[in-house]
Order: sequence, then structure tokens, then C-alpha cells
Amino acid sequence: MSFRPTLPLHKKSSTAWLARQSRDPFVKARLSSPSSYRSRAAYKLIELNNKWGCFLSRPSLRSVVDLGAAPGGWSQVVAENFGWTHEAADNAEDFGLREETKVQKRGSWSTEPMNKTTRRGKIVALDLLPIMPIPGVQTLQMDFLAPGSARIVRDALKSPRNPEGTADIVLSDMAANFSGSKIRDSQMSLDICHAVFDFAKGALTVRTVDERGKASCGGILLLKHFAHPLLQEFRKEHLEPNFHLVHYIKPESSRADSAEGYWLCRGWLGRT
Ligand SMILES: C[S@@+](CC[C@H](N)C(=O)[O-])C[C@H]1O[C@@H](n2cnc3c(N)ncnc32)[C@H](O)[C@@H]1O
Repeated sequence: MSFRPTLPLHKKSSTAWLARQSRDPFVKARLSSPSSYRSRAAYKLIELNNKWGCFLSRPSLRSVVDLGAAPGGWSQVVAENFGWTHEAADNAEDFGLREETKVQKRGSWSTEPMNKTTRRGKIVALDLLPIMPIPGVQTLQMDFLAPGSARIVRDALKSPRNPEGTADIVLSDMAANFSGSKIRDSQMSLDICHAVFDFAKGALTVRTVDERGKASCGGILLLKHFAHPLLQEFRKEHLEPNFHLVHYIKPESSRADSAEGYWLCRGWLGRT
């Protein structure tokens, strides 16, 4: 599926939008290659991963959850880091792509890694919208804010290597459609942050330190948010006490006029 942003309705704003798109280096990069990513957002995750210790390439990584994943750019980046390639996407059948009916009735797909050289980690991607299959990624079409969604995601994460269905990394680029009301939109963003944190606290692997002082990495949460008066309170109350390190990041590839930012939270301590 190619990602086709909808043109704004007003002529003046659509002209401005087209001009901005034509100047945007990340839009150009995305469109310049036939095997390019499905979304401009993919470049944000690539940038964050490269600048912050290549957390997606950790050899110990077993499980990644991508919340608000459509059209699938972030999942493509994670799948690449797990050893899946763009070429594989053209050849999805060869990778044992099959429809998954056990977990979700509507539009859910999963793959069985065939290549023993891949890391064989599990990637679960969730969105309200359907996501075209990505080799190595199991997708769930559902509302993350609906009751029971956490259990469905945990079930999808389970594997013989990970019987508890824990997540080493939880990514959330989730954003509700803009309603036009700034107050409502920023409240929605905070509600999403709370819901993602609640999921992460039940799912993330815990950072441990052994008797010789050697620490395991602990789970990572990458959480998108939009400006809200209570954001700092959320960070202080929920993120800082529970993670070894919390960073606020505005990636260069994030549009300067967007109120979005990301928290990269590393080393889940599981104190909550
Ligand atoms: C900015 S897009 C994500 C782009 C994605 N990271 C990529 O690289 O392609 C935000 C997504 O969040 C999804 N979303 C918003 N609210 C949601 C909810 N309650 N449950 C699931 N997905 C949701 C939207 O449908 C949308 O696809």
C-alpha cells in the first residue's frame, strides 16, 4: 500500500501544502526510491535509533510493539533491523505470510520467519486502520483504547522464547485525528499517553542488576505526545520514577511547526 496523504480542501492551503511537500527532504527521500518507506514518519524512527544508541539493533531484542502503526513505516524500520528486507516485501508469499484468524477477526496478518539468519524477534503492529502486510510483522486492526486491547497484544507477543508475552520495546506514534479543537486534541494526546503507559507497565521487560553490578538493558518506551499543560506532571509522576533514563526529543525530521515531541524512556524499572 502506498501512503497518499489527503489534499487539504482549500485551494490556498493546498498550494501551501504542496509547496511544503516539494521542499521537504524527507518526503523527497521517501518518494525517490521504489523500495522506500510507506511513511515520512519512518525517518523519525531511523533518526532516533541512530542518535540514541541503535536500540533497535540490540542482539538481545525479542519483541517490539508498534502502536498506531499505519501505514507501517515504523514497522518497516523495525523489521529491517530484525533482518527483513524491502525485497522480501515484494515476495511476501515466500516468507510464509498467512492470514491470522485466531487473534483478531478483521484484517490481521502475520509472518513466519523462514530465514534462520534473521533474529526471529516478534513485531506486533496495531492500528485502527488496516496495514498492508509487512514481512516479519503481525498486524492487529483494532482500537488501542478499547477495553481488552492490552490482553490481545500480549497474546500476540507470546512465543516459545517469550511465553509471558513481554515487550522489550514499546513504540507509540499514535495520534488521534485532529478535531479542530486544540483543547480536545491535546487532551486526547494525553489520554493516549496514559493508555500507552498503562500498557507498557504491564508488558515491558524489567531492568535488573546482578550481584556484580551488571545491568540488563530493561524495556524501552518511545512515546509521542503533543503539547499539554499537564505533560511535565505526567513525565514526573509516571516516567521518571519508572525508567532508568528519560529524554525529551524533537527529531530533526519532525516538522518544526508541529507540536509533537517524543519521550525516549530507557531501562524499565517496574516500580509502579
Ligand atoms: C502518525 S500515524 C502513525 C504513522 C506510523 N508510525 C508510520 O510510520 O507509518 C498515527 C496513527 O495512530 C493511529 N491511531 C490513532 N488513535 C488510535 C487508536 N485509538 N488505536 C489504534 N490506532 C490509533 C491512527 O490511525 C494513525 O494511523
